[in-house]
Amino acid sequence: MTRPRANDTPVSTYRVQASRLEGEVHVSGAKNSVLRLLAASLLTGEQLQISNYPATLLDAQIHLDMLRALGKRCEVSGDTVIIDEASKPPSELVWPGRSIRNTLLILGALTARTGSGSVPLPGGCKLGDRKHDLHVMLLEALGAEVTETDTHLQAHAPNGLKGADIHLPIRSTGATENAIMCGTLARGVTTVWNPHIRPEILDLIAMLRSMGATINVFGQERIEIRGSEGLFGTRHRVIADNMEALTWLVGACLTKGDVEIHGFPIVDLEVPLIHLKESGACFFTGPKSVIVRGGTCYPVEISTGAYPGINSDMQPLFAVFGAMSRGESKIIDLRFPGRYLYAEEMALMGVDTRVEGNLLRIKGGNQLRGAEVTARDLRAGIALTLAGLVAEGETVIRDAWQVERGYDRFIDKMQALGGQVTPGW
Ligand SMILES: CC(=O)N[C@H]1[C@@H](OP(=O)(O)OP(=O)(O)OC[C@H]2O[C@@H](n3ccc(=O)[nH]c3=O)[C@H](O)[C@@H]2O)O[C@H](CO)[C@@H](O)[C@@H]1O
Ligand SMILES: C=C(OP(=O)(O)O)C(=O)O
Repeated sequence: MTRPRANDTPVSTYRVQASRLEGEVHVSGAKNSVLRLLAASLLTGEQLQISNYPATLLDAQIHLDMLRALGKRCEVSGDTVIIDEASKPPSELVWPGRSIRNTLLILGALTARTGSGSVPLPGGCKLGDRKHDLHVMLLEALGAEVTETDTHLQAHAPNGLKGADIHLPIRSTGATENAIMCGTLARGVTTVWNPHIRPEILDLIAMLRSMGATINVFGQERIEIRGSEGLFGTRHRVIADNMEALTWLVGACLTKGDVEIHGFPIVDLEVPLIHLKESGACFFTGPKSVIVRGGTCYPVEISTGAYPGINSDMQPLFAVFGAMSRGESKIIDLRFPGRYLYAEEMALMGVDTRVEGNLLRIKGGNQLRGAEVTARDLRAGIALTLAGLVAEGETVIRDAWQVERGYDRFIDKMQALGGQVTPGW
């Protein structure tokens, strides 16, 4: 089946029927890695070849179109994208369409490369108060003047960026990535204190190093970047998407399925896997795959945080797991307090949910029933889709395009595993 392009009409609904997942699935390249790698392409005029590229992700397609708007040539062939440029990019990203979170990193890259940048305010999932003050702070620390309008964020550093100490008050993923990228072209040394060290950031560092950047990681303490005049082209393979891997694992467990997940990034998921195993998920780990043989869901009590803890993006998956468990599950999201919009939607499916401040309580164990629900964000959408697989009757998920922002070839993979999920436009 041909999936829609970013400029085509995105999928509007999924119709989900109860079904059991069975078979084999291959994990695609990681959304939250590849988006950062695409932004990093703006740091060089030379060619980048990115393999294991999740070509059907709506957010990756939007990102490529943003790069094209900045004068890059982007050719996708199978699971590889080749990015070239004919001339140095302009400073302004003119983009009338939906924005993505990554415009913050595009701003950093443009400012580092051209001395100024102008981008639409960041989009991405609405996760409550999602500030970008740390991105402004780090650009200012590196010598840029930053201004914000109702629609745009602009930075000017006519003499180029200058290395500095950047102290992050929280282990922000995006701010760590932006500081690293800016540091590669800043004069002198940039030190990022209190960085967030997680697999996607190590992937970005690996690619930047292969482009000639000098970056030293001192554990969770600091990252030092020695700036250079320019970076080279390179070839790089995107790491596996840990969210996708975990999604198939939870889906197989909920549906008492039997699924082999190939390319499972086991070492990146140690903590969530321990929680799931101790909560009844039945799976076996091999060198490169995980085999899930159903299991029985028991209540979970988790809080989210920085790596290696449970990523905020994962907690909606734990919530469906909790909904299937007899007893009370509790979730606290320390990264994005109150990221529980999906709970109201799950309630429509018969799940007993209650939000108390920053705590989500789920009383699970009742038979879920199909309902019309809305994917209020990406991970909310996937959680509702999995809930639909174990509900009685049909579940209709509105705004299903949210799922396709972040899951590569989702419907093809789901249907190949026997999941009865039908897209509608
Ligand atoms: C494209 C991508 O990789 N997105 C991921 C990235 O988002 P993103 O990089 O946006 O998330 P951050 O790690 O920066 O956010 C962590 C916390 O810091 C706060 N904050 C962040 C920036 C800022 O300038 N000021 C500020 O206060 C946020 O509101 C949040 O409470 O990491 C999050 C987890 O960490 C994940 O849920 C997102 O899927
Ligand atoms: C929150 C997410 O993404 P973004 O930062 O792109 O909104 C996510 O991947 O769950």
